[in-house]
Amino acid sequence: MSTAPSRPAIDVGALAEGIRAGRRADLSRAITLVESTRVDHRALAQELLMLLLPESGGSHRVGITGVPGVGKSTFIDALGSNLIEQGHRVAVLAVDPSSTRTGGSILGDKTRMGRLSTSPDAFIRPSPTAGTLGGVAKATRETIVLLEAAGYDVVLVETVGVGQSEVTVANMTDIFCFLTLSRTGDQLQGIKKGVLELADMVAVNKADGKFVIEAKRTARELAGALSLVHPHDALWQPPVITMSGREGSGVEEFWDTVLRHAQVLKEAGEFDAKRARQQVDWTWSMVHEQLLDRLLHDADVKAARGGIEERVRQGTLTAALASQAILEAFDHR
Ligand SMILES: Nc1nc2c(ncn2[C@@H]2O[C@H](COP(=O)(O)OP(=O)(O)OP(=O)(O)O)[C@@H](O)[C@H]2O)c(=O)[nH]1
Repeated sequence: MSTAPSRPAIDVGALAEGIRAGRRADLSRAITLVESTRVDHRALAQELLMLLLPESGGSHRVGITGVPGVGKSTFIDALGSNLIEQGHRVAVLAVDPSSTRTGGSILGDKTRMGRLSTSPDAFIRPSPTAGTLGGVAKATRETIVLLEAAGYDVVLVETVGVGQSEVTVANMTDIFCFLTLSRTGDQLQGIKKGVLELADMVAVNKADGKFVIEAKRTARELAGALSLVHPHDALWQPPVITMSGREGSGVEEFWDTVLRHAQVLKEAGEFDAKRARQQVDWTWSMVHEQLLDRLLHDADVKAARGGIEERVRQGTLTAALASQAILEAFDHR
């Protein structure tokens, strides 16, 4: 029997120290650890997170979504560079469920964030490329803890609107920002209602050159659409701004809006409450996921499912009774 080559043991305490001291190599190793699906790594990752949890929470967590080509990379580069000039430390993460299928990451591509990628005060990490959206989300949430413990006070999480990725990112950030382009009324209808419900702010990007007037008109139309999906008595009415990541105009207004949003929520006691709710919701979503995983891998369920599914296919058993039979097989282990 061959034995596996021995790997250098991971010293969780030393890793935590390295992160606190701002050592990038340790931070990268720790992120790789929380991304790992190996059982022993998972246990070590949780140990590390428990050590660092008390030092987390100190960042602005900003979600940014928009279709490919809307200019996210250019904008994040501009915003991040401005914030670093003001003395902030900025991290960029990506949640890209498509990368789990293609194995290649579209988001968080450093080459398109030229200024940020060379700054010692920025940390850019592309989307994890293995696992389900749930797995990617878990790794990203845990990475936020690591980044905050390492002293990053701005965490930008970008995503494209694929599947549930927008909801996922909205559920791990303090403010969720939707980037869009100038569109005519008809194209405006094509914007998913769901994303307008999630958005705390909308930014019409590429408002430069000949697009300025059109962008302003789009912004007005979007403001109208938003007022329909958000209750008037809500604490926060999502504003619509115009900006140009390329020229840098509107980038300050974007950040001012992030700060104003945080202020409004804090004054109403909602800021920490929202984060706490997100943690509890996340806890339960992991329970759901793991329960389903256990059920699907359960030997009794595996043995019973073929016959049950066949009866459903043949129309001799209702779906409701079939689901009961599957759960009974699981319960009677
Ligand atoms: N006119 C104008 N063009 C821009 C602006 N921002 C980005 N672009 C151009 O739009 C294209 C896409 O920009 P990216 O920043 O790479 O877009 P992206 O949304 O990050 O793309 P994905 O990462 O694939 O989603 C590039 O050709 C940019 O040069 C802007 O503010 N104004």
